[in-house]
Amino acid sequence: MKCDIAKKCGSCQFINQGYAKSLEYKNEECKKIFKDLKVNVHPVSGMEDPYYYRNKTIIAFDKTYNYGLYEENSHRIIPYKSCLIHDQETDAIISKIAVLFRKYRVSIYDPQRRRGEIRHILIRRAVKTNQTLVVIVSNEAIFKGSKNFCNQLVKAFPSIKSIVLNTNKRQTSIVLGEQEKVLFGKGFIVDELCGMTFKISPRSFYQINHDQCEALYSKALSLITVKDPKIMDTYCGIGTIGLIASKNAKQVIGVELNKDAVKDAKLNKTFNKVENIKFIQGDATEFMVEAAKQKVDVDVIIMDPPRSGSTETFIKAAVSLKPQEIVYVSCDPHTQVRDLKLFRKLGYDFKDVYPYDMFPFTQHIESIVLLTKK
Ligand SMILES: C[S@@+](CC[C@H](N)C(=O)[O-])C[C@H]1O[C@@H](n2cnc3c(N)ncnc32)[C@H](O)[C@@H]1O
Repeated sequence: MKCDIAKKCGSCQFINQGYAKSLEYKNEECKKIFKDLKVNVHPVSGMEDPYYYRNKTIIAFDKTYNYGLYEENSHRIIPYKSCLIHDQETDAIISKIAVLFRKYRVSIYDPQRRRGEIRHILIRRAVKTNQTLVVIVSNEAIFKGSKNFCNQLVKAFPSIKSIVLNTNKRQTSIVLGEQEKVLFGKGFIVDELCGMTFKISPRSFYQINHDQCEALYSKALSLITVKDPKIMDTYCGIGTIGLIASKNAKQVIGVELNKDAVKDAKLNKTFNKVENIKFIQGDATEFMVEAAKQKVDVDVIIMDPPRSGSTETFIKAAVSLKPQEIVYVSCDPHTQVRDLKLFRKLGYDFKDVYPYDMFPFTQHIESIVLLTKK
């Protein structure tokens, strides 16, 4: 399969070179990135079918209702009809939205003149349950004719369980604003992951590759050897890893900065009838410093920070709690290596790196490392 816009779009560097080449590149990269640490770098765990995996897509329209992806690091729209990594239902829905926008002459936002309404469409898919969430990002808090629009869209695509109008008036590259109005459904969708149920709302973090996420979480949790541990799930998002881990744990505390994600995490606790977990909204470093002050008893720390990695203060505080094991899941191995070096200096060792291909055909790599107290 070939992509005609690969060069212009810039998202998937390896889409036209084939999956084997893509994995070969990632294997070589991992060897280079982790070289100094002298660890056993396992082969990148890839997908059997690496296409159409992305469950979250953001697109923009121009005033003639052409739509597309943004060129990397710019606001130039690269038109496309179907993408080889997007979930296929997503692209079919976007094409229908374009037809409806044209039919109803919906006002499109012009970033130069800062006028008009629709800025982006964000689509999230729960692939296991076949549910779709459509988020219309607008410069205005009212979407005229929304009832008609929603009725026609949902009629054409019954997988759509909710449509949300998100208002973003800011001049920023951040896609979503703070204000939301539910136009149809409940404002969220529900997916299944590792046998549990998760609520996904427009602004919460949710891993974009469902099947690889299941493989990644299963591996990460299988590395824990402590029996019936007290776990901290730091940078926990909507609570996915912690809730899955709770089945084999005495107790779990999840910490996450994003307020919406924490709300979802709490609902996910209820959905899944889990008693032994609690979620705290706040900065992971501040949480860990406070836990260190209070000498909180913890056996295992799971950490899954954003690309920027964790902080020196977090790591020092975490080490002072003397957990027997730390499971470090990372979406940027460069910052993971930086953090691992500090952990090693402070008395934690590790032997293996397990890379996962969460983002086939792109240059991104996800990796798991188990650290144990020396
Ligand atoms: C890579 S995601 C992992 C989320 C979750 N573990 C999962 O697998 O879905 C990183 C998460 O860290 C959160 N985050 C970013 N900075 C943070 C901070 N300073 N303190 C706590 N959480 C933070 C983000 O909102 C995001 O949910």
